[in-house]
Amino acid sequence: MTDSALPSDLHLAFIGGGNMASAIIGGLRRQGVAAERIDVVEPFEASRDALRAAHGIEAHAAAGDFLARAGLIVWAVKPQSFREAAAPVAPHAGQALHLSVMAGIRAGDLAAQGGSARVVRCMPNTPALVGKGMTGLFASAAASAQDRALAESVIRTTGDALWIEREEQLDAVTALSGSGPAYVFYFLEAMERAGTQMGLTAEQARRLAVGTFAGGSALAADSPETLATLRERVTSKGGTTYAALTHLDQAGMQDAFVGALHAAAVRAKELGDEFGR
Ligand SMILES: NC(=O)c1ccc[n+]([C@@H]2O[C@H](COP(=O)([O-])OP(=O)(O)OC[C@H]3O[C@@H](n4cnc5c(N)ncnc54)[C@H](O)[C@@H]3O)[C@@H](O)[C@H]2O)c1
Ligand code: PRO
Repeated sequence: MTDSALPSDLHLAFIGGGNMASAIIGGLRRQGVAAERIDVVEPFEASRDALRAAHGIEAHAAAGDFLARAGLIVWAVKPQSFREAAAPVAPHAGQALHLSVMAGIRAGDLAAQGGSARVVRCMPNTPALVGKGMTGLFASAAASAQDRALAESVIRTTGDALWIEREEQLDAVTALSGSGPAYVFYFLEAMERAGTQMGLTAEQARRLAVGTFAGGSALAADSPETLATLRERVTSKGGTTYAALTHLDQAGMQDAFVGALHAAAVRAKELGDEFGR
């Protein structure tokens, strides 16, 4: 495969080489982006070794002149580490486009710290590791159509992408799809636990649960029906599903779940507010 959507002379630099950087670098490498075109700044030796072993790319302990060749800088540190990470990077960043995966950190703060107003923020999720990511993207006013296309083509190496028009909507994206895989695993854990309590092995329960999530998602993706209709088709009157959903409703499950997503969005906004202070 070739990376035809990306300019062939583009160099990319990642600031932070943890889970999310590794997922995007993996996507780029699978699409044929040469290892020589990717630099990473990652202070922890064990993480640098892991990046070299997994992707064959060059990982540096600290920022330096090599960053000047990057046309795209991807910010992939924890929001709490951004200020410390940005200070040594900004003097070398030149006119690069900045693409951030950090939760909460706003485009204005990215521009101020990174030294360029050409900022695209995005919120990926960990299924990016297997090319099944779902990412929300937001472009600042100073980002050109070409900048948007470049950011999207990088993100699309990891799965699907959706543009949003208002920056504050990224907090909702973070709550829904950014944190979302954790909710899926939480439900899968509960299904596995119930399965073993009812006499299945853990392996059997996990396979049934994971297959059901994958199948349910594929059916929802393919179907023009509402989610409520798809649910009702499983729910025979007086049957087993009805018994289960009645129990969930009596426990206030749906309201609790909706409340959980609001809590995540509030936290995403707080992270941005804390940084701006
Ligand atoms: N993990 C997720 O599900 C997920 C999803 C979407 C977005 N994000 C966002 O991605 C970002 C990274 O998350 P992650 O899960 O990859 O975290 P992580 O801890 O795996 O990676 C962060 C990396 O940054 C490195 N780092 C720390 N200080 C640094 C510095 N001064 N300079 C350069 N690198 C430094 C750390 O050593 C670490 O390897 C976060 O801002 C998070 O909000 C994460
Ligand atoms: N992981 C990050 C967090 O929990 C952002 C979305 C998923 O803060």
